Amino acid sequence: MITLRGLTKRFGAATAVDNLSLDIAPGRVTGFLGPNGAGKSTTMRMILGLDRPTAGQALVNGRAYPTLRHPLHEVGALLDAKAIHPARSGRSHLLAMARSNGIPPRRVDEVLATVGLDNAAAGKRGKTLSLGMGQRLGIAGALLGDPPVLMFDEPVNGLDPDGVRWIRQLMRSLAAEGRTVFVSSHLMSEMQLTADQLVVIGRGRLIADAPITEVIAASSATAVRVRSPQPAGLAALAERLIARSARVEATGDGEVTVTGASGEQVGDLAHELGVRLHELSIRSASLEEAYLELTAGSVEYAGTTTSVGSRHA
Ligand SMILES: Nc1ncnc2c1ncn2[C@@H]1O[C@H](COP(=O)(O)OP(=O)(O)OP(=O)(O)O)[C@@H](O)[C@H]1O
Repeated sequence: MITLRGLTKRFGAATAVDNLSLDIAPGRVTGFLGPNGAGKSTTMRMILGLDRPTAGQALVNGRAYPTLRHPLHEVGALLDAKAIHPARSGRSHLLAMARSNGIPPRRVDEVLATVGLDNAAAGKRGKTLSLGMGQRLGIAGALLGDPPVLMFDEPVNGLDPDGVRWIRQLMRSLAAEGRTVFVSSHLMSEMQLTADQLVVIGRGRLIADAPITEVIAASSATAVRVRSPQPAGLAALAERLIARSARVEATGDGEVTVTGASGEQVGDLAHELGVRLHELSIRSASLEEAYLELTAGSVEYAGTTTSVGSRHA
């Protein structure tokens, strides 16, 4: 369990993390999303005791990181996969970590096997490791102390599709073992497949902390299409939905499109009013659509889209 209470970090006049309070629970993958500069890395660094909060607390299993007696057994993290000495092999890097934390050397072989690094790969020097191998090695380091809490900052950055899928399966299995898995990423399609819960921040502030299904359902791009052969019944249904703050748009003959209400809510209401339906179909937003809507006011640098060549058309 990771607990944040009023967590705040200022760098001079700039507030990178602004009064964050939330619990990151075990047994599920929590995705940590936000535009560039939103404060994700700074939050993770404070959880790991690498940055001191200006105010508030970041607790791992109820304790501040600097007070943990055996930190590697409490929390493992992949923040920067390139944090390995260029002249050292992956195996000796892990052995040094194990030795200084009282972890038996055989555990190094176990985690190397878990991340799929064979003897040849584990014997390569840091500077000759490919990006994918570096990520796997970083994850091996995070798993070394068999901790109940794991944090990964952009773990799939630059990985090939096999590597991306492997990381997804690893996160899911770590959560299924009952661990807390907290992972940041800008890849929405990947997060949609990996995360159960989402924490979204913008300009250091909490924007959303909810199950991924709720975040997607709340998007205006999630819509329910309803068709009925009974115009009066459809109008009555629309009226009731509008009274419940849903938006209803006529999109065809005897057809409306509803946003701001779930398919279940629309179906139940139609049943209650005795309205016959010929269609009730749901168009689910993608996580990307939901995310862009949530963070629209929080991006640091918003570009404009112009089609190339249009000026000379
Ligand atoms: N050591 C530092 N000194 C000054 N400002 C910093 C420092 N570290 C981070 N910041 C600032 O704090 C803000 C949050 O940065 P952070 O790296 O935590 O964001 P992020 O959400 O991880 O971004 P990204 O998605 O681009 O990695 C940014 O405005 C950044 O410039």
